[in-house]
Amino acid sequence: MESRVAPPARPVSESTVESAALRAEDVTIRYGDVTAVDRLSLTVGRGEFTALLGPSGCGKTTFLRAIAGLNQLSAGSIAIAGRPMADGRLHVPPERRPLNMVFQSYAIWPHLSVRANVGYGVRGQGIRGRELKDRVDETLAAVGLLHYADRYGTELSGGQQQRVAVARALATRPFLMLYDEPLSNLDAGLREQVREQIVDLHHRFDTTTIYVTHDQAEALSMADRVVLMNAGRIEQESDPRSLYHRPESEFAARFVGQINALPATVAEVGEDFTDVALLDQPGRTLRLRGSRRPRTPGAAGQAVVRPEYFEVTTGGDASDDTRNVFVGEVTRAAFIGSRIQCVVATGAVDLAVEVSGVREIRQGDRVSVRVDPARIIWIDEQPSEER
Ligand SMILES: Nc1ncnc2c1ncn2[C@@H]1O[C@H](COP(=O)(O)OP(=O)(O)OP(=O)(O)O)[C@@H](O)[C@H]1O
Repeated sequence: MESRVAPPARPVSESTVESAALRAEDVTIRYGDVTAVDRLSLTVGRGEFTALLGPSGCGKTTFLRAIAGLNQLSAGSIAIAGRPMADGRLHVPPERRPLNMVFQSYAIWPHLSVRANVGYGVRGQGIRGRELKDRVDETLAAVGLLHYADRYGTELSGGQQQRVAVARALATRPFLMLYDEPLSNLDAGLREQVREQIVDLHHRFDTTTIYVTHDQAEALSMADRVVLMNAGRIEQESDPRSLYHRPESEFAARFVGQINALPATVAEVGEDFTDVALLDQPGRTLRLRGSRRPRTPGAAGQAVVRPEYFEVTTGGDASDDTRNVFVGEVTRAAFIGSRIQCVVATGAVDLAVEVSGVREIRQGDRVSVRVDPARIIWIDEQPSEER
């Protein structure tokens, strides 16, 4: 990063009473028979970094493009900074919305210099001369490309081109920044670098950001809030930690991170605990604690345990095999540097277990794995017609 510069004035009047940056209500978008976005409602607060996360085809790009004005709504409404942008009758065109967008393809103009690329939209705002130069310099400095100002698009690497695309979008100081999988074409190292830069720019220019990705690490590491989408609807809307540690559905648990899902029924509800009986291991119960434990005897669901929730001790014989402790053999131990990803065969179930890479755990070891009752995630069985 180059020299730090003061953030500019906010582009949208502070006197606007509406506190939400974006308010989408019951948005539906259909393509023929396909309902890409299905009665989706979302409010994004000013200054928030929101990630729209979900599998391919879940409708995140379609929704983002509707916010930008590039897609028409079939039903519902969208307002930005309290101003209606789209509803049954209204459709404000993209160029009249207080936003800018960065796409997966860098889409910078190769025949123009970096400076001309970044200044393009600013000129469109009628800004010229010293102010234009200062704005472009300030934005290029923010993405660390000031000394590339006179190069042409073709003379830049992929990562640099994408940073120019980000600078070009930010140079107009949009109220709302939209990103559609902007890092997909970059290699892993660069992805991480540009990821950090985008978060930094979000704070520096005090924008509101909506960021589409199918990459959970990107969403969890960048966003204040993650909106997980599934089949055109919102599956869960949470801060990253809650989404990961407190998923509310099996879909959410599986999409974000790895899980062991153990089908069970509620056997006993105590004062501060619930015991559930595992269906695949007759006679074995798991104890759960915490506010989200189930409280209806007989209820069916899944006891979900993330691989790194297990505490692993080497050795262990059958007598250790008590409630919340499984004894088994390590049948796979994949050392990936910082972690070791193991499979522990416990007889009835194979558990995915992850330990720190400094541990001396190898294939063939006998281990006992224990899970803290407060860590176990309970997910009620969802009737299939619910969705
Ligand atoms: N222009 C279009 N015409 C017809 N169907 C479309 C069109 N654009 C998207 N769809 C369909 O709408 C659904 C949602 O697509 P969308 O691109 O929004 O998903 P996505 O979550 O962004 O996926 P990806 O990460 O693969 O881009 C999909 O079933 C897709 O096939």
